[in-house]
This record gives sequence, structure tokens and C-alpha cells, in this order.
Amino acid sequence: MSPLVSELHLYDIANVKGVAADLSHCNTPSQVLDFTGPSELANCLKGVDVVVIPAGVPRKPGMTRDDLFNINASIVKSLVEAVADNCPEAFIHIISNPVNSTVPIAAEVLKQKGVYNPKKLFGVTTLDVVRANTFVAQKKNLNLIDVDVPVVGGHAGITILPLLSKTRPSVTFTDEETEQLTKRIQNAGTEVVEAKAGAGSATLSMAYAAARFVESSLRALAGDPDVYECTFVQSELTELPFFASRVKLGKNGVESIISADLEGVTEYEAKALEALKSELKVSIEKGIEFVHKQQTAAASV
Ligand SMILES: NC(=O)C1=CN([C@@H]2O[C@H](COP(=O)(O)OP(=O)(O)OC[C@H]3O[C@@H](n4cnc5c(N)ncnc54)[C@H](O)[C@@H]3O)[C@@H](O)[C@H]2O)C=CC1
Ligand SMILES: O=C([O-])CC(=O)C(=O)O
Repeated sequence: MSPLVSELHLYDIANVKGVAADLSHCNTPSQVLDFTGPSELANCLKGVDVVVIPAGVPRKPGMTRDDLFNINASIVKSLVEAVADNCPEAFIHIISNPVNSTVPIAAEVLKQKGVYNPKKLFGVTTLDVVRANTFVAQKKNLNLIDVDVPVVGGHAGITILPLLSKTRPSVTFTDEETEQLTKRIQNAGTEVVEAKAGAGSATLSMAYAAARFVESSLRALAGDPDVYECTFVQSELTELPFFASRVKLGKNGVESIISADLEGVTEYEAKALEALKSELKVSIEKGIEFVHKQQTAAASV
């Protein structure tokens, strides 16, 4: 098997190169494809095992991720339609924001096309884990490479919930540290958007996070039995239809969803988990409704 990676970036392949560069040390044979126009889309996608979708507009200062919905929803919809038509078996990594809505959009499109496999559709939340690990390592003077903080929920504001009590290696935090670190991790994307002052959002760190998630997917596809990542997927961990958590990845995608992280959480984390659910629910439903409305409109023409 020779996994192929395609990133659906029609006009600007800077991020493709970023991912390609970071994948160069992978043991798995991989090839990154790019293309310059929609007419090449079908050919590029044939036989591809992993598709990464970062297409769309980024935030400007003062915007929420949800403010990107009106533009990015249609972009993600049309790209996932192409994936469904040309490589329905591929792992699909959705980076385009708002991830809390674009993943449900992708799921609905794949359902309409009759090729939805919930085990192979992923919202990329790796950057939240990268940030959580970095900030905790700094705070506690730990080696970054040793630190692993599970981040659950979704990928926007309070829906990003780092489970600091589940940090490995085991470390303790004061209430003040927990509050400060949680807020910093939740607002890190906004911090970057504000620092870039209109020039976009996190790009290099996103390329790093995407490369990590692609590499994990390729390792899983190649049969590595020990691949775990946090990602926003269809889930029964909570009453919400989609939820980010650690999952075990295998050749067929999500092999299992790790429930242990949600067991025995602190009171602070339990409250934050309850608080995020209503916002996440609204974002998920917004994505689903978008596809249903478009379907109804198309049927009435
Ligand atoms: N999930 C995550 O952790 C993160 C998500 N993002 C999101 O990723 C998306 C992209 O952000 P950046 O790369 O910084 O933006 P960017 O503006 O640098 O790149 C976006 C690319 O999408 C392309 N594009 C626009 N419309 C398209 C279409 N219809 N079909 C195909 N490609 C199209 C543009 O030509 C451009 O090359 C944004 O929605 C951003 O919010 C960014 C950082 C982290
Ligand atoms: O904040 C943004 O708009 C981009 C993003 O998702 C992140 O950096 O986590």
C-alpha cells in the first residue's frame, strides 16, 4: 500500500509544502499531491488515502470562528462532494473553520452521497493539544516531548476543554493555574489572530499540527497498533453527535473512542464540560441544517 495525501488547496500550495516537508521523516511511503484548478480535482483524488481540507477564509481580529461559516460552509461542502465522488474510502481531515460545523457538514454531504463512514471523518483539533502540551510544559518546566494533555469537546472558545487533570506525566495544578491555562488554551487561536492584526490566523503551527495528524493517520494505515490522537469525530461519549476526544486510530480509521479521559474529571472540568455542550450542539446543528436546506432548495428548483 502506498498512502497518498492530497490537500485541497486550489490556489496556494504553501501549506501543502509545509505538510510535505514535515512528513519527510515518515516511515510510510507518502506522496503529496497538489493541483491548480478544479478540473484536475478528480484525477488528483483518485486512489488517495488521506485528504486534508484547509481551504477557506481565516479570521480577522474581532471575529469568531463561527463568523467564517457563511463562506467556508459552501467551500467545505463542494470539496467533500469531490472526495465522495472520487475517493470515498479516504480518511478526511477537516481543518477549515468553524470545525464544530464543517465536520457535520462533511458528514451530511457524505451521507447524501451514500458513502459516509464515520470512522474516517476527522475534525483536526491537534493544534489544541499542541498548545496545551506547550503551555503546560512551560508552566511546569517539563520536557515538551514528555507532555500529553487530552483536549476534548470542540474547536472554538469554551468548547475547547483541556483535561489538565489527565495530563501525563501526572502533575498537579492550583485552581488559579487551571483557570489560567484553560483560558490560554481556549483563546490561543484568538491570541494569534489579534497578534497578526488582519494578516490571518495561525498558519505555521497549524501546518505542524496537520502534519502530526497526517503522520498519525499514515502510521495507522500502515498497521501501527499504537496510534492515539485527539480529534473531533462522530461520537457516543456524550449526548452530542460529534465530540472531540482521544481516539485509537487503525487501518479503518477510528478503532475506538477513549472514554477513560472523561471519567474521574475534576469539578472544574465537569462544569466546563456541561457548559460547552449547548454551544457545541448549536454549531453541530447549524452545519447539519445548512446541508439539509441546500438539498431542499435544490429539490425545489
Ligand atoms: N482547525 C484548526 O486548528 C485551524 C483551522 N484554521 C482554518 O483553516 C482555514 C484556512 O486558514 P489559512 O490557511 O490560514 O488561510 P489562508 O487564507 O492562508 O489559506 C486559505 C486557502 O484556501 C484557499 N481557498 C479559498 N477558497 C477556496 C475554494 N473554494 N476551494 C479551495 N480552496 C480555496 C485560498 O486560495 C487559500 O489558499 C481557515 O478556515 C482557518 O480558520 C486555521 C488554523 C487552525
Ligand atoms: O483561531 C483561528 O481562527 C484559527 C484556529 O482555529 C486556531 O488557531 O486554533
